[in-house]
Amino acid sequence: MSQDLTELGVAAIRDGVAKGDFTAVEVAEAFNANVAAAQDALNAFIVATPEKAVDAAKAIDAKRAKGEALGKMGGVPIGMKDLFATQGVQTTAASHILEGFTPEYESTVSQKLWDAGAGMLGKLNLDQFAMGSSNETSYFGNVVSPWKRNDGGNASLAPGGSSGGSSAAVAARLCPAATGTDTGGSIRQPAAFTGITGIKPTYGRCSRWGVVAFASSLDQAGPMARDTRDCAIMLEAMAGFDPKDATSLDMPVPEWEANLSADMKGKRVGIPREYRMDGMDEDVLKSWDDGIAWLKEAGAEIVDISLPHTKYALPAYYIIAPAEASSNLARYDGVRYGLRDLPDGANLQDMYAATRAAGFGAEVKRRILIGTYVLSAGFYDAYYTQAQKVRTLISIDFKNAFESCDVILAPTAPSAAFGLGENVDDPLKMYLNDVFAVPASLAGLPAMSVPAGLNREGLPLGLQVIGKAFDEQGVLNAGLALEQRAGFTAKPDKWW
Ligand SMILES: NC(=O)C[C@H](N)C(=O)O
Repeated sequence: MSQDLTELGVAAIRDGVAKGDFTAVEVAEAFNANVAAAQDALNAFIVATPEKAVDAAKAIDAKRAKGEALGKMGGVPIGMKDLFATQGVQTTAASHILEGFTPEYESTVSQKLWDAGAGMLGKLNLDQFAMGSSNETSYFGNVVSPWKRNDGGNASLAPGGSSGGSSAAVAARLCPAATGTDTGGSIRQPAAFTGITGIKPTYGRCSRWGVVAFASSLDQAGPMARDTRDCAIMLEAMAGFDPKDATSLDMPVPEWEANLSADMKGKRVGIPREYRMDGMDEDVLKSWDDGIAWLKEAGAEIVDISLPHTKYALPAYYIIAPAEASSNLARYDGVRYGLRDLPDGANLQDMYAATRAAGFGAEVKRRILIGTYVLSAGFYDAYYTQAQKVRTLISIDFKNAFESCDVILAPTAPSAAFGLGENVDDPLKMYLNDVFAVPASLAGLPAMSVPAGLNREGLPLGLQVIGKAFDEQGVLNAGLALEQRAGFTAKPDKWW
């Protein structure tokens, strides 16, 4: 066969399978081969499930033969972040404490994707319990970005995080799309680092049922794919009300794909002046200016806006997220899941302590300690209550800003991908990477990262579009307008 099927995205595969240009099994086999060939070098998957991808594809081909509808994702094999519970397939959250845990149930989002005709290529690596911005906190080893700097060196770069397996796998053509989750940037920042597209929908759009919980008031699933259209298709398949998640939005899922439009006439794009920070990376600034020019060209009016509490977003996030994590992660006690460390002569308390000491990585322990501290009597008001008040102020900032604009344009991250090992020993530096991502998370707003171009080192930079609650369409449309003008076609040179 002359065509390399792994160069195709979601829409092209779905349409090609439906038309009979190729079979779903051919597609699954082509991606399975790429997954296997890249595993040693990139470490993007924790577990590959090639037989699952082929089985799902066979079912699609059989449906086609009978003339039945194939579904929104019919014939599209995807990667599943290993934070989604998958029935009968190990689900670890990239932690030692969940190693060997095989769920009896399927997460709502993954089930919806299988129901829409997708198949599973495997479970993707991530930062442990989704805590990190580089995928270096995984118990199963870091993911290596498929990208290299153009300086002739061979430095290994971070794929971003926490959805670093997802971003690397999509960029390296190991899957046409993958699921991600975003608590404070975990879809957008890795998408920006690897030249792909990812959207975090409005909080509540995608069910959190069966997604390993990190910070429940912030966690939100979303698609990571090659382009805006592919994200729109996949998000339609993932989203929808779920009575099993008390925070699920009881709203119909819009037809985002059918309503895509890159025409920005009559739309106002807000540029938050507080995001123009001192000492900002020049290439990041330039790509932001390019984005402004592109949206203007697409017909938008550009307006200056203010989000005055921006500088408090990061400290508030790093109080609220650890506080919720300390509570959510209390359930890993050596009794109910995965690992159990039972030293000789130990009592129950010793077993809890030994299991948790052995099972959690350093970053997870750091967050549990911070979270427990900020929730403890005497500190609760000073930290947790204060952070919640800041969160409200940030939501009000956005509400006010959206009186004068329809969407907001900003960089996704303050830099391009950094080197593996560069930030891992400096948690504050690592946390600073989320500076542009966390405000939308705290406010529960839809936000997307679109590849904008390459910096001087030949590495991708992302532009972020933030929208009003429930207005994923506005976000996707602005994303499409940017994408059409950015014309980003770069992909990593294959070295693996
Ligand atoms: N989970 C996320 O959204 C990533 C963020 N960098 C964090 O470590 O919390």
